[in-house]
Amino acid sequence: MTLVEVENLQTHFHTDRGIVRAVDGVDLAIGEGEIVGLVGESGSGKSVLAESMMGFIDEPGEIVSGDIRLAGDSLPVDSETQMQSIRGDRISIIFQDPMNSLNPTLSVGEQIAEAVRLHQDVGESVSLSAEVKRRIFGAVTDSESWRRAIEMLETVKIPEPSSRAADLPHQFSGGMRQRAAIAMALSCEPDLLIADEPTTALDVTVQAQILDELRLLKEEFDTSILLITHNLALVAETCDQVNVMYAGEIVERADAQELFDNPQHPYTQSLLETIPRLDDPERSLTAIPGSIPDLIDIPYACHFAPRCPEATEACFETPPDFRSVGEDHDAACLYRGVEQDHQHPQ
Ligand SMILES: Nc1ncnc2c1ncn2[C@@H]1O[C@H](COP(=O)(O)OP(=O)(O)OP(=O)(O)O)[C@@H](O)[C@H]1O
Ligand code: NI
Repeated sequence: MTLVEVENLQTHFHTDRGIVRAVDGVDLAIGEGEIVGLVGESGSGKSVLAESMMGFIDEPGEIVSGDIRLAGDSLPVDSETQMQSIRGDRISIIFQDPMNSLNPTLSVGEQIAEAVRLHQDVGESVSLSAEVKRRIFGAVTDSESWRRAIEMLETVKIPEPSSRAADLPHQFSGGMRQRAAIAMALSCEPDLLIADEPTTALDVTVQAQILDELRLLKEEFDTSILLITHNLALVAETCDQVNVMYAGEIVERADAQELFDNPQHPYTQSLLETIPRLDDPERSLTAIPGSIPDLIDIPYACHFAPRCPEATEACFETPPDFRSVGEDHDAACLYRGVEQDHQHPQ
């Protein structure tokens, strides 16, 4: 079953220089209990896509068209009040810097307990901020929500969770802080967790541990995950499906294994060239020549054409539609797959 469907989404920013088409006609599907990767170079629009799904787009940004459906219902992305309740309940996000979600002045346990209270409405939550409540009541360490917070910390493998729960975020290591942010994001038992570069700031060993953790949590909570990263090696190991994004558009999508074994779009092929390989350590790693275009007024059809080793004149003139290039594998390139026949036979 499909949990999330994004259809022809366009999110633009109206700036003094012109319209930045950060997300420009994106389709994306996330199945129930699936980890879906979204990869692409810096500036390709991955975070803006995530922010659109969270209802975080503010002036000068605007969702100008498209539909985002969660379990069949369109998200009310233009109603902040309705999106707020969806965020506390059905969609959560974690960021590269866990301090974007954590409050530096409150103990980790209290923050998670508050998220639990808001979600479950267990009757302990009055409409005061967690910070004010703490000043008035102190940490309610014998409450149901506090017990649940400790359970959540244990789930994300914080050692000695009942004592560490009283720590402030800065007393945690970087990896533990990200675990705490994950615990908080999952405390509302969301249908969808968006992880925007969750491990980029961490060292390699900790990165692997956090990704393992996400996989386990997906099983345990049956949460779908959208994993955003520019590190293709990470999605190979972690994701079921992968979407490759370039300059505001998705250019290729496939099963993770299929994408790595059989990349089709020249952009994906170039991107794969940039990751280190164990079987060929001598290979010199190069970044893709050139750089991602300014997303204002891209005057040519295929956004990758100027950097593409295979581009012809047609690539600059004819917008590439998605074509089937394998089983459940699509790429948007004029020189891949066969053109879809829109005529029905007979
Ligand atoms: N508030 C804003 N105003 C104007 N332009 C914006 C705004 N937010 C994002 N953009 C533009 O949207 C484009 C896409 O940015 P986005 O952050 O989504 O890229 P990304 O793929 O997440 O990159 P990274 O890997 O660096 O996180 C960029 O050109 C960026 O400058
Ligand atoms: Ni980003």
